[in-house]
Amino acid sequence: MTGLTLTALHATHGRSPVLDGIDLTVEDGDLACILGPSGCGKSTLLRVVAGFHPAAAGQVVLHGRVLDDGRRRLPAERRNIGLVPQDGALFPHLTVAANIGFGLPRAQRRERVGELLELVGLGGLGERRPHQLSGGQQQRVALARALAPRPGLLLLDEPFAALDAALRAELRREVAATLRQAGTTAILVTHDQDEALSFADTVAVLRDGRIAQAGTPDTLYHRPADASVARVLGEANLVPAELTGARARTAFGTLPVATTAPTSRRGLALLRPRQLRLTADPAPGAVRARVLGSDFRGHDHRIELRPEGTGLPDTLIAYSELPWGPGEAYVGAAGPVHVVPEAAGSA
Ligand SMILES: Nc1ncnc2c1ncn2[C@@H]1O[C@H](COP(=O)(O)OP(=O)(O)OP(=O)(O)O)[C@@H](O)[C@H]1O
Repeated sequence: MTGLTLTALHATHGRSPVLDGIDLTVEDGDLACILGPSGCGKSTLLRVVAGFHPAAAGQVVLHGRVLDDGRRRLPAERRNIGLVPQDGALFPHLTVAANIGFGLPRAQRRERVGELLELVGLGGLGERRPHQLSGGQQQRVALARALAPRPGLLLLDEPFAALDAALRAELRREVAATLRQAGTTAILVTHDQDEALSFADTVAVLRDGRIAQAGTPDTLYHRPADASVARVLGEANLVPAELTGARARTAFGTLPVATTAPTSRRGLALLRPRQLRLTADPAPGAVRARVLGSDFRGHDHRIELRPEGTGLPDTLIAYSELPWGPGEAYVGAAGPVHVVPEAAGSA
């Protein structure tokens, strides 16, 4: 069953258009993620769905019920939608249990709060106040509070942004598991591609008020529709290519083509940094390059290179198990590659 459907959705702030024809479907029980840079309209999109901002045109439909069609809007409190804001926004003077049970009918409160404390792994901490919890624990309370009335849809607005990297990764895994266990349909907005890829069943890239591409994390990472989506999902080397059947002729030689976004005879071959190989000596298909920098990241080194000759971008990024000092190296590429159009969206 379809959970949420947005059709040709438009929204403005004053006279400025912010959402410019959003089409998106989130299946019931799915975890979806809206990914895009700061200011692209992610929060506005959540606010329109939640009922805190009007649609200018188009439709928001949840479980078959029209919530907003640009003329008539169902009030936010009647939408059965939960929201977890960036900062948790807990009531500081209430206990954890009282925060979670805040909007619940008295008769159900004790039992439901107990269930939720267990669900989010905070059993035994119900009598604490928010300031006696860590940042991650506070966000779990915010999640439990939003889940308490069993919302038909849960919206998460960058809920891990204030946490440090390790805790962020741990908490997003926990939250995804909790939502799956509860069978909740949810939309997370974030500008962090790792978060989107690891959290969601469906990722939608928001660009200039429209969905540039929506699909599984695997599809978006390996088969982006264009160069800009390729870059939003992770570091990308985009190398001019001439296509002949299932082969792409590039400065690295001829590489097998796995898939192509709709494109003509010429395109850009997507080479993720792990597809580039560095050697100290010349190798077939390898291009001479200058090592500009090498960053140790624990599991590997991120190497920035300036290739010589023509037909390649100014800078290439490779991930290597070995460190490379400044100086010369040879870079080769391993296919198969995905090819995107070279014109629109390739900036
Ligand atoms: N209340 C407002 N009045 C006027 N313009 C606004 C208002 N709120 C947001 N905007 C503008 O609308 C656009 C989208 O803002 P929005 O907050 O939805 O983006 P976002 O993708 O959530 O950004 P961030 O990741 O920084 O939170 C931005 O250009 C912003 O300046």
